[in-house]
Amino acid sequence: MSMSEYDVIVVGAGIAGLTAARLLHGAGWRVVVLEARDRIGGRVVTERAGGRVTDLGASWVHGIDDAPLYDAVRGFGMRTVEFSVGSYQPYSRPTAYYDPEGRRLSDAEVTAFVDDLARVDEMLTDAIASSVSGTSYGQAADTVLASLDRPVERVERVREFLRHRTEEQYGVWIDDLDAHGLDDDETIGDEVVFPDGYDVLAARLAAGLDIRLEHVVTGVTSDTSRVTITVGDKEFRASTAVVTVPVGVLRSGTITFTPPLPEPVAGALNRLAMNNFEKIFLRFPRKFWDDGVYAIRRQGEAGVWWHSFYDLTRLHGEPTLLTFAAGPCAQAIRAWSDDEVATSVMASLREIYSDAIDPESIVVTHWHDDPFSRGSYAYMLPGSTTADHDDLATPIGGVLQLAGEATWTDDPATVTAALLSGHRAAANIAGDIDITTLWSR
Ligand SMILES: Cc1cc2nc3c(=O)[nH]c(=O)nc-3n(C[C@H](O)[C@H](O)[C@H](O)COP(=O)(O)OP(=O)(O)OC[C@H]3O[C@@H](n4cnc5c(N)ncnc54)[C@H](O)[C@@H]3O)c2cc1C
Repeated sequence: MSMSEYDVIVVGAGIAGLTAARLLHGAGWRVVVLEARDRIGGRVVTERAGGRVTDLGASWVHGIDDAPLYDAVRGFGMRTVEFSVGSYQPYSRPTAYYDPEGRRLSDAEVTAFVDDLARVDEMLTDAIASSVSGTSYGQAADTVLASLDRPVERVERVREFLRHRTEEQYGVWIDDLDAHGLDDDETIGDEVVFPDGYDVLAARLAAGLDIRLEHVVTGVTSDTSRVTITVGDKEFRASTAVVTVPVGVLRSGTITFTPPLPEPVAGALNRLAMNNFEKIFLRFPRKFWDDGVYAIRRQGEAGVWWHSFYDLTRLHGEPTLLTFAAGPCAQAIRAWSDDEVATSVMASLREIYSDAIDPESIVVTHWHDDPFSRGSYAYMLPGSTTADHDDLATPIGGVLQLAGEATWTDDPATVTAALLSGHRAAANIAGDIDITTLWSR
């Protein structure tokens, strides 16, 4: 067995791992990053087949006032395009709403709908704050909707919207998410996407680091003074380690921790789970949908699966729609071919656009079947608390800590959370460490 010694071992070359490694490397520590895949970036990955730029994982910065992520984006000189619908907010967005019969809502109808939602969101905030542990978001929503003084049809439209928002934000059926699971979904400022690909961020963070690709970690052994990480027949030793693999990998048991993860880390891990959330990109020879809108949303039964379409044409000038398969829909289509997915999506689109033409290409992601993510991001099972996120990052024995999107309470499931958790891990090791050195040195 070969053995190498470092100051710090970082497991995982996603945004959390790269951030921690870059900050520590910049502060003079000997750092190695062990990454299972043959690429860096983790859930930030861009496909460039045929010269087309397609972000298969994260797309959005959810608010440009969201420092430090947007500061990093600007610091690294990344080009952005404004696209303010990633967080599924109904307010003030150029969105075309279609009713259950496929008729576009009038401006007055949209205003009434958005007002209903605003009222329900207010009521939900209070209902969730006073809910007992174990209440699901669906149960809290049902309670509020039962007391909403509106005609049945309008109540149903709001119910659908809450279900769809839960799916698009957390990739999970509304009854499977804890009532607090959407506590932090507000965006701050405009949202942006990346015409040159989000993976530029990972590449910039990785510059100059010692990263070992195709190093699948299977064991993490720690005592009070050092950590040993096992990769096949190799051992890597260090005085401290940061493990940034997704919750899905931690829960799968494919990495053996010796001794086992203690409380409160283990308990928090049991109350979080990986979601089902896949992206579907459809490229067309020409546009057949509404001009001047960012999103198209479908109400009623026909929109149970394919309820939201995002017009990405403004990114590259090529007519492109993005839709999501989330929660039960994502589970159901796992075994489908791309053609079957395209047929199902187009059947729904044709109920609003009878002249819709077939796409010339389709890209469908498969995050749930990826052994190094096992889903797209973590969500809170009923009974969890928001503190479970931070608890997951509780330092273990002074030599080991977890980081990654799921370990950050304020805005989990995002690139921001990954970045900030990487910074916290580095600061736990090196003391006060200025996050702006990520892009300024
Ligand atoms: C489809 C999708 C859409 C999303 N949309 C957005 C969005 O628009 N905006 C946003 O802010 N966020 C979005 N996210 C979430 C965002 O991508 C993640 O929160 C963030 O990238 C997670 O970074 P991380 O470093 O915590 O984890 P990861 O990126 O998963 O990094 C962990 C790394 O660990 C590696 N690893 C796993 N197992 C092992 C092992 N055994 N040994 C060694 N290495 C291992 C993995 O390969 C990976 O590289 C989206 C995610 C997905 C999947």
